[in-house]
Amino acid sequence: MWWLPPVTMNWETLTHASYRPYGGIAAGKSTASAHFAALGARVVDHDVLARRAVEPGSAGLVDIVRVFGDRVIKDGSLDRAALAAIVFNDPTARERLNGIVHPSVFAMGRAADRQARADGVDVVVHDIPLLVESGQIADFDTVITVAAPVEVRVERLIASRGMTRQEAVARIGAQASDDARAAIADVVLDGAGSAESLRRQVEEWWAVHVP
Ligand SMILES: CC(C)(COP(=O)(O)OP(=O)(O)OC[C@H]1O[C@@H](n2cnc3c(N)ncnc32)[C@H](O)[C@@H]1O)[C@@H](O)C(=O)NCCC(=O)NCCS
Ligand SMILES: Nc1ncnc2c1ncn2[C@@H]1O[C@H](COP(=O)(O)OP(=O)(O)OP(=O)(O)O)[C@@H](O)[C@H]1O
Repeated sequence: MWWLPPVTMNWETLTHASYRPYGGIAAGKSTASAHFAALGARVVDHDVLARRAVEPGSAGLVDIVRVFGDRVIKDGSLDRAALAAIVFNDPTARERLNGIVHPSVFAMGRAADRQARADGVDVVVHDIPLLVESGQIADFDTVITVAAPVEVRVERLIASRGMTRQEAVARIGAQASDDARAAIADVVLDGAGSAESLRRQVEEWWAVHVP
């Protein structure tokens, strides 16, 4: 089941609304975002921006090597598995990585939003894994969180991303809880069911809130 608390928006704000689906890893954010895109929203995927921030030749990659050393480089590119093994088992290392990557991701996110406005897009959906953690809530008109129990997410990460149970649990442990997310969300979508059920929830929400 899902619920919809009162959303205090009028048409004027809606025509320039940014919605942010937000949820823990493998809760179904990207799946929900794909449904928003099918309805006509511009989706800005912040995982994609984070990859751009550390491409070969980027200042981000230089900073990462300065902090973590050559052990996180393979064939001139970031060895993502090597870096993941470090940062999802060490909160201090993770904070240092976030300090390098997040400022440029935030800047790119804002730029993508401005570009969408310039292109005449009315609804921009920012797909961002970290919201409670990154503290950049104020930029968004509506926060939509996709929730699913930890065990469901662990099984999805094992099945779809080839993670071990330990890796999946560590990554989930690096993120805020569903309760913390729900506390700051305007809308909570249930991501524990089928992709079809999530699509229906997105469409129902859209029909009510986007004329
Ligand atoms: C550590 C890295 C190299 C691991 O790469 P990998 O290909 O395994 O994962 P990917 O980037 O596809 O992220 C998958 C998911 O992991 C989770 N995750 C990623 N980074 C973080 C983080 N710093 N803290 C908590 N969860 C995270 C998110 O749910 C994300 O959707 C990479 O995640 C990274 O550079 N993270 C720092 C940037 C970041 O915070 N990205 C998240 C959104 S801006
Ligand atoms: N309702 C669902 N039922 C079954 N599998 C699902 C469902 N939703 C998502 N999945 C699967 O779980 C995995 C993670 O889903 P998705 O990419 O939407 O999660 P996410 O919240 O965006 O994760 P991330 O934080 O990594 O971006 C994918 O392989 C997807 O196919």
